[in-house]
Amino acid sequence: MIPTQGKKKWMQLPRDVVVGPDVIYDLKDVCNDLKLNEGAFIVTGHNTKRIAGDVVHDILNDCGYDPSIASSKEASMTEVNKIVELATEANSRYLIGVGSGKSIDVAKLAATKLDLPFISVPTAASHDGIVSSRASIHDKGKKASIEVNAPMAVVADTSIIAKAPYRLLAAGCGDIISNYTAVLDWEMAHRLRNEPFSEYAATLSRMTAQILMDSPEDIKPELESSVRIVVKALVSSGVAMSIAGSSRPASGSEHMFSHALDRVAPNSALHGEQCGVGTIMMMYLHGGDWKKIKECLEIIGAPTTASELGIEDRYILEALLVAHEIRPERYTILGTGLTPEAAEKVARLTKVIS
Ligand SMILES: NC(=O)C1=CN([C@@H]2O[C@H](COP(=O)(O)OP(=O)(O)OC[C@H]3O[C@@H](n4cnc5c(N)ncnc54)[C@H](OP(=O)(O)O)[C@@H]3O)[C@@H](O)[C@H]2O)C=CC1
Ligand SMILES: O=C(CO)COP(=O)(O)O
Ligand SMILES: [Zn+2]
Repeated sequence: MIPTQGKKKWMQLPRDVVVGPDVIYDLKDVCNDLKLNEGAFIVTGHNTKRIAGDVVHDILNDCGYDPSIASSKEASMTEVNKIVELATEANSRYLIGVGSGKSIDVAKLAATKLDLPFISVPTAASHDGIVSSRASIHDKGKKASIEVNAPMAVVADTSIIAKAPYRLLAAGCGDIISNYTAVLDWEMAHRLRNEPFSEYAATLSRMTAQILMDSPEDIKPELESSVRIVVKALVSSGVAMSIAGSSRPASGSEHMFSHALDRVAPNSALHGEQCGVGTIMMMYLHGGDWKKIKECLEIIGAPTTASELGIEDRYILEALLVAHEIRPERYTILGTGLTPEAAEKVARLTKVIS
């Protein structure tokens, strides 16, 4: 059993959020603040191990905390169970996820299963899972968004994140901008289906997207100040999800489109990139200013078309047709599904396909 059950109405937020250049070296102070010392288990990725995983290992080793480290290659239940086993064998007392979305999600769910504290150390600002109380994990051919314990702390070193490929930062912007349509969908479900709605979570989520939309030209490659803007936005988006107790404020029809693309396209793009393109099309369906969304993503340098995503047009259409089936309980502008004609119209009119 996952120990979040019975905590449905709890708002879990991180205690320490540390953002700035070289803050990875503050990790030992964060551990001390949380009364965590020996028994760290670090979950990292294959690329991110040498970028930050080994650094975290050495910092804790120098403190005499005797940390363990393992790399995970995908966000799957098999990987989660492997980490649970290894951390149990190592008598670990807390887990640290160091890397991208996948490593953080694997560590987050493993920590929840073990009922151990979790610290998030992102190496890229590519998604708002760096702080959320959710983990997106593949199991039996499907991806599920699972409720987990929120990180006890987030340590986001902007010097490391600024050196990550710019594509990852632009993807993070797509994940933030998608809050617009997620909130529109949520409001609609509240009106049409009487779904519980949190004004605070929705307002925080919308405002986070608005700040980015107001000055997309502030987001530039290799600029520490750009990274700081995006990381803070990702943190507040994650907090909105924690306030809501679901991913509703940050995941609507545009995320269902992205999850559908992950299923149908042989080579999917980054999560945030797909969500950004989904937002353009879902905003069109909502009758909103989709051109502004597209323009903002273009200024940032995030993909706005199928070819920029590296995905063939036919998979965009296929994903649009099945997106409503991804999460039937989550009512969105996609309703009970688009007709093939409507799917083609939205994709062509918004110039996502040519
Ligand atoms: N839990 C939640 O609330 C949320 C979860 N998600 C999930 O997160 C995942 C997407 O995460 P995302 O980070 O976009 O993509 P990935 O986890 O697929 O990571 C993309 C790649 O970036 C690499 N990378 C990360 N940091 C650096 C760096 N500093 N320098 C060089 N390479 C780097 C990773 O290396 P490596 O191989 O080492 O990992 C990986 O190969 C999806 O599974 C999505 O569903 C998304 C939003 C919210
Ligand atoms: O990606 C997310 C928010 O940005 C999490 O949403 P899901 O619940 O759709 O996995
Ligand atoms: Zn997302």
